[in-house]
Amino acid sequence: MATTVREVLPAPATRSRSVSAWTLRRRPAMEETGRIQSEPWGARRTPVRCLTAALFGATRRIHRLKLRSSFEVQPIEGKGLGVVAMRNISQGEMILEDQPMLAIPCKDLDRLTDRDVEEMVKALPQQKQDFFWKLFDAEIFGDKRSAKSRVLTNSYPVEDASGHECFGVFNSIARFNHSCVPNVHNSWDIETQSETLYASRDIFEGQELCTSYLKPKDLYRSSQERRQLLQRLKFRCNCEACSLTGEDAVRSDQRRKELQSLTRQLEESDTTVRPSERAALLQLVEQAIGLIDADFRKNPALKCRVYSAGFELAAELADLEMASKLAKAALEEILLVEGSTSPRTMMLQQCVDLCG
Ligand SMILES: C[S@@+](CC[C@H](N)C(=O)[O-])C[C@H]1O[C@@H](n2cnc3c(N)ncnc32)[C@H](O)[C@@H]1O
Repeated sequence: MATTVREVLPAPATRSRSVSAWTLRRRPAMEETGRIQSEPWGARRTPVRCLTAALFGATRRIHRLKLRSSFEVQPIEGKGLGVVAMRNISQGEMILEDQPMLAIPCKDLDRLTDRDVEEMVKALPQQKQDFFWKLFDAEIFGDKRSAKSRVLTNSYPVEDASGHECFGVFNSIARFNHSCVPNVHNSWDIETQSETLYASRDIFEGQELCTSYLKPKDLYRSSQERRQLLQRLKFRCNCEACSLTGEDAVRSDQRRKELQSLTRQLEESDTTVRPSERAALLQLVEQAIGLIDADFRKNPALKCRVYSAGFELAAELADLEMASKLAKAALEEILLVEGSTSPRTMMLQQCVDLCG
């Protein structure tokens, strides 16, 4: 039976609406325009606004200059090409910000032929076409290379400006390999229509930079279950967690199973085991954070999820003090890996402000 797109890559939670455009409506990147971007919402530019925009543009340029020297694409044993740190990178440093060269609505890829996708690629500027055809192809639909398979091999979930979920193909980001203990966090900003990558822990010169191709809840599965999920992308993961053996492998699986159960208790409103009082909630949150520190080496995005779920529960328990503490903790973590302007950061900032 032919593999369908949905079977291959789990699409993000569905919010289907009709689709009119294949490529994202997006602001031109600064490298393309060679000048500071104007404010997308077209606000009137007072002198203060002009100065802010100029400073914003200048800091982004400096950021980009610094980013250029932080990594390099190199061959990695057993993984094809990959991305390697060229200097020490601190936790919370932005590694990359990029806009997709192609974004194909998830719900449409199944019915598109290879020829359709090839036509979409042909519509890109020549340089981007060349990038696309140089990307790795995992031959997801059998033993042949194809444009669709290339999209699935390399894409990250993004949303176009109208909120349609798409497979986003990025030139630079496509070279990052997967790890079940990722040291890089990627996130999509619908406002700026760009993907940002931040270091989720300190990374040393020479180490490989890896994102996670799995959803957070799937990272909490056992190594065997993760292997099955990744097999759909036609590779056997040889990351540090999947390469563990003996007692270490058993312990890692146990920790992830426990995390799975704890996050269910925190996140699923219909479970009967949801903590119903402050002490139980606190214990659950602390346990989950300890396990993340142990098995994911302090992954801030996963910790933010735990604190956020705890915040929601504290609000349900009408415990304002606890809600405030947990919202602050969630904000602190997400600031590290998504910066101050991501939608999630801004939402959490509002929660913190609300709690006072
Ligand atoms: C998006 S590409 C990543 C870049 C790719 N290695 C290249 O050469 O361009 C995804 C492919 O990289 C390889 N890969 C990524 N993560 C891996 C891992 N943890 N273990 C083994 N292979 C991996 C697999 O072949 C996978 O299909």
